[in-house]
Amino acid sequence: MPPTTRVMLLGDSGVGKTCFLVQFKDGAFLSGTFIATVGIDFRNKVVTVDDVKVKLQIWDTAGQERFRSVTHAYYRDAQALLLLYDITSKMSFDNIRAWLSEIHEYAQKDVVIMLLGNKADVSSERVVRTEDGETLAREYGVPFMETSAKTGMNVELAFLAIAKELKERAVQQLDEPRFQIHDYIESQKKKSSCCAFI
Ligand SMILES: Nc1nc2c(ncn2[C@@H]2O[C@H](COP(=O)(O)OP(=O)(O)OP(=O)(O)O)[C@@H](O)[C@H]2O)c(=O)[nH]1
Repeated sequence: MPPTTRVMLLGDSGVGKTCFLVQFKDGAFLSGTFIATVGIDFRNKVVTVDDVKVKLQIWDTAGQERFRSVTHAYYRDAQALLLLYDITSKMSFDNIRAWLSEIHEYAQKDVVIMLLGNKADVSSERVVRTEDGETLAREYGVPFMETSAKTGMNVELAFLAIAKELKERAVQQLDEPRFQIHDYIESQKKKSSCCAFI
């Protein structure tokens, strides 16, 4: 049995957490009516990191405020957190600071956090600039990229970067240079500006 890594998806209701997970798990996009997650749900997927299999147990949380007390209880069991906002919603971006303080309060001190600006495919409705995401991420010292649960852009990369970071941490020798998740992401990610989306 491969070791299990617990990853949690966080962010406002409607930013695309469930779609992000479904895209990663099944390679499909849930379009149509938006059904808000109730409480919390999880799915498993085994990924291979440098020839080692790692089981990701991914917890999809409800973004709605009324479920907050349910989801808080799960924070401390997570080794990694993917924090999403929607590039077409200024409010979801402005709420990232509040999410980061909740994380600070409830999660493990050494949890791996990644900030994701989702729905990068809908460029016509963009209200949050890529630079704004980058600046906020830099302020908090977390890696950042824009993603699309619809096209799949950077979805797998987000999970693989987390798995790689955790694996490197586990095997790291004190005298070795640390794995740089930022550099890894920069070298792998696809920038939304480079591509036309259908
Ligand atoms: N265009 C586009 N639409 C998306 C994307 N991701 C999600 N959506 C749409 O956004 C809506 C909300 O997606 P969900 O994945 O259900 O949102 P959520 O964050 O899980 O919401 P809660 O469960 O309430 O926390 C749905 O109508 C999706 O089809 C994306 O990357 N691009």
